[in-house]
Amino acid sequence: MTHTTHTGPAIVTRGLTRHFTSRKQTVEAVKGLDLEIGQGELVAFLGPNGAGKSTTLRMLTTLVPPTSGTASVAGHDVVTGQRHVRQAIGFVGQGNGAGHRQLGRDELISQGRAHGLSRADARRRAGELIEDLDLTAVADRKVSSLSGGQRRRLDIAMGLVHLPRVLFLDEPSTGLDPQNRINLQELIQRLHSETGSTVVLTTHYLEEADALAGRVIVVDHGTVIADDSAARLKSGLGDLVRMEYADPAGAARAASRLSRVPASRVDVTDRGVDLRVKDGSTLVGGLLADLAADGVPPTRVEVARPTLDDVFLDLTGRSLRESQQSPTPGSDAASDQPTSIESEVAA
Ligand SMILES: Nc1ncnc2c1ncn2[C@@H]1O[C@H](COP(=O)(O)OP(=O)(O)OP(=O)(O)O)[C@@H](O)[C@H]1O
Repeated sequence: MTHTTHTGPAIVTRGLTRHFTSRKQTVEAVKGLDLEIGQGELVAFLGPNGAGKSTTLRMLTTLVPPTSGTASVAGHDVVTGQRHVRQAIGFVGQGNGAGHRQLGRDELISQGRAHGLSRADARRRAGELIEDLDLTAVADRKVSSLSGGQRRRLDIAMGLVHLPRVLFLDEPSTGLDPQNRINLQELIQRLHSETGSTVVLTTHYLEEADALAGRVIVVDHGTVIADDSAARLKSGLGDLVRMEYADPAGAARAASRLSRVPASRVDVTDRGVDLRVKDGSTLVGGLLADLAADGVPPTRVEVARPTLDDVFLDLTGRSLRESQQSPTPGSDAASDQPTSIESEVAA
């Protein structure tokens, strides 16, 4: 499939805003978003429920018009160049896109044809995606007979069939079992590296954003509150060194001593002292020696590397994990627990 060459950023928004009014109440879903996403970037939007992620994607994919501000995708304005934007993008929304009475494979082929693929290319591409998304056993059944997870995978295939230059995925993993979630991540990575497509996804899975995205944009109350690589967001926050004390007086003395550690944050807690500092796992040996020399060694120490959830908690005072419970029991959100280095300290 050929596309008109466009050399600027894949996505540009300026003061992008969307309000919704119902029953005389106005919700400011997206407030003045200024974004620039380069061609070939893989970007994850994170944020709690109602943060404005889907509304942003719906404006960028021309499904809802902005209330004010502008946005362009693949060089085309989302309002004045709607048709061109639609030709350049793939979109997998939260609802089901495939028709009910068609066979899954036919839906895919029709979608490819609608995007200008030849019949042979559409057939070949449909076959590849059916295999990649583990749909071989069900692709020749009516869409209405598929399970929720199978339909979700078919919808994802629909968004990918024409190898879009800019791919938008709104919570693509929701409703998939862990194996299919991994398959999907591999597919997104492959599409991204083989075709150089720009990929923008929203996700409730922190580990998915961490593993896939080169750039993480954290959104809350319709505005961007952080925008960087996951690694830099986490390292900027620093490690958590948690020191336990049986006696509050000891904790207070330790906190006073630790407050001298440069570029750190010290909090006295019920159990002792929390120190947030860059490279805490390297510093902890020296800190313990200092505290022992001052006569206030902790009873126990734990060093936890920061997670994206810690970053979110630090930025907003709320936990992403609490506000966005994983819908699938036993999801790999559990594997996103902090890496802890624990040691019992001799009293
Ligand atoms: N059609 C609509 N009419 C009225 N309010 C809307 C409409 N669409 C979205 N909103 C409101 O706009 C705000 C942002 O919603 P949006 O769906 O963009 O959030 P989100 O970050 O995608 O949330 P989630 O993680 O739950 O999908 C919410 O307060 C939502 O209730």
